Order: sequence, then structure tokens, then C-alpha cells
Amino acid sequence: MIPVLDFNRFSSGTDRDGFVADLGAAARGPGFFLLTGHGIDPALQAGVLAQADAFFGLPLAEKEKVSILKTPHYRGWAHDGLESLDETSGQKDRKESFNIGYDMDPVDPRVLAGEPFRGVNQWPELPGFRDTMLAYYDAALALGVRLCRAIALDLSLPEDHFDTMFHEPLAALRVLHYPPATGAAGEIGAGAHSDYGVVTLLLTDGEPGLQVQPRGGDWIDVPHVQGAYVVNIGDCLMRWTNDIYVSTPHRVLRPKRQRRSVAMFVEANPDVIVAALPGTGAPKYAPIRAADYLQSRLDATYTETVGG
Ligand SMILES: O=C(O)CCC(=O)C(=O)O
Ligand SMILES: [Fe+2]
Repeated sequence: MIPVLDFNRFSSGTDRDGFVADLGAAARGPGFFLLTGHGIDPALQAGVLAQADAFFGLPLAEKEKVSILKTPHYRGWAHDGLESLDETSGQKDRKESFNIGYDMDPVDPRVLAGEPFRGVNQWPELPGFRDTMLAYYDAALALGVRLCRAIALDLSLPEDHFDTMFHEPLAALRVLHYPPATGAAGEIGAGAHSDYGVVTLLLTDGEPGLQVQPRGGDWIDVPHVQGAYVVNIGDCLMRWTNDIYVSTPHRVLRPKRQRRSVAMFVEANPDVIVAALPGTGAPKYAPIRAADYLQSRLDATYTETVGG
């Protein structure tokens, strides 16, 4: 149901056409696949999970210092219960997260001008945390951009179609911590939602909980393959492809033991115009700036005002 694709077939050149065809089928069907052979160093993956553990283990007062509520740029610590990914449910997600965006200089004119999403990251006082997070952000973004080459080919576009669209991106890296279930009725780790961006690259720690609901079907568990990425199509790419690709609802149940995950939301540069790609038929949606689309989606998710 959720296919496993080996990116080496594409990167090494041994089976580029086969990989592109399999990716295209997954993107049009379940909207989810597992990606092996992606080339991201397992030590970097382990490093980011270890830093996540160190951060979430800090006293509350330390985490409060980097609260996401202190900035309008969706960067920092989001406490347990802040978000409601299923905004229709009335249920708050039982998870905490730490988020970074494209790392910007505090004196960058766009930061000084207060442009949306052009902010600086907040950092906890933890040795190695900043370097590890930034190294992982760069590696995961680069993987996302390489994946976009295969996506371009699948859509009969030039392979480099998306290459220039991700150098100062809206992309966000989020480490997540789900505390163990208490057994209370109706608890949810992350409410049912689809992701907002282009593609999401998710690293999981082996503790079950993530489920997807392919269109018209029942909820199914996403298997864990050590070191592999759970890749899914986001709403922005669905819109961009004029609904040829599918972004699929997913959720996280409260886990038996604590659960960690690392989500890289690959997003384009703010000024990229998301308009029906060539060859995808009569446009169903009006063109929109990537930043405006993302803002509209984030506004619906946060249950407290960010940036207050
Ligand atoms: O933690 C997970 O496995 C998934 C998280 C997720 O879907 C999200 O943050 O968008
Ligand atoms: Fe998600």
C-alpha cells in the first residue's frame, strides 16, 4: 500500500526511468512512500534525534525562553497542546515540538523590515544543538530539491524546472516529542491533517503511531524502516500539479511509549508563484505566492496567537 522506493536507482543513474515512474505512481496514488538509498548520513539522523531528546528533557523554564509564541515566524518551542492539526476536532494535539526555519542574519534587510517568514531562529543553550539542526536542515533540503528533479521528470518538465526555487526557502524543520498515552478518552498525538508544503521528509524512531488515510479508504499504519524517510506530498504541490498529485490525510495516535520524529517540510522560496504547472490541464486554482499560501494554512492551525 505504501511503497518503498530506493533513491539510489535515480541518483546512481542505473534506473532513473523506473524510479521516476514509481515515484509518479506513489504521488498520484497514496501520496505517501518510504524512501531508502537517500544518502543522508545515519550519524546526522541519530544526531538530530539525540539533540531533540536533550532539548525536550530541559526544564520548562529553559524551553519557555525559546517559545514559538515570542516570534511571529513559527520558530522555537511549541508546548504540548498548543496546536490543533485537525482544526475541526476541537482537540489539542498532545505533542511538543521545536521548529527552525531558513537561518537568517538578524541584520538582513528583510528581517529588519519584518517580512513574513523572514525571521531569525531561536536557540536553546545546548552544546552542538544549533550546528546539528542547521546541518540537518541543509541536508534534508538538498534531498528535497533532488527529489524535485525526479518529480519534474515525472511531470514531463525539464529536470531542472524547480532547481532555482528553493535557495531561500520557507522550508521548516521540526523535531517532535509525543509523551506516552495516559489512557484518557479521545487523546490524539497529532490530529488528522494534510501537510501544507511541497513534500515532507519524515524520520521516525520506530515507535508506532503514524497512520494515513488514502482517499476513500481506512486508516492504515505507516511501517517503520530504519533510516528511511516517510515522504508525502503536501497541499502546495497538490495545488501546483493541479490536483494530479495527492496530499493525503495522516495523524499520530498517542503512543504507548514516548515517540520522537523529525519532519522536514520542504517549501519553496516565498515569492515562487504556485500556478498550475505546464501540461497539467486547465487551472483549477488561481496563482498564489508560496508564502501567501503557507500563511493561509498556518493561520488555521494555531490555537493561540503566535508572536504575541
Ligand atoms: O510525527 C509524525 O510521525 C508526523 C508528524 C506530522 O504529520 C506533522 O508534523 O505534520
Ligand atoms: Fe503531517
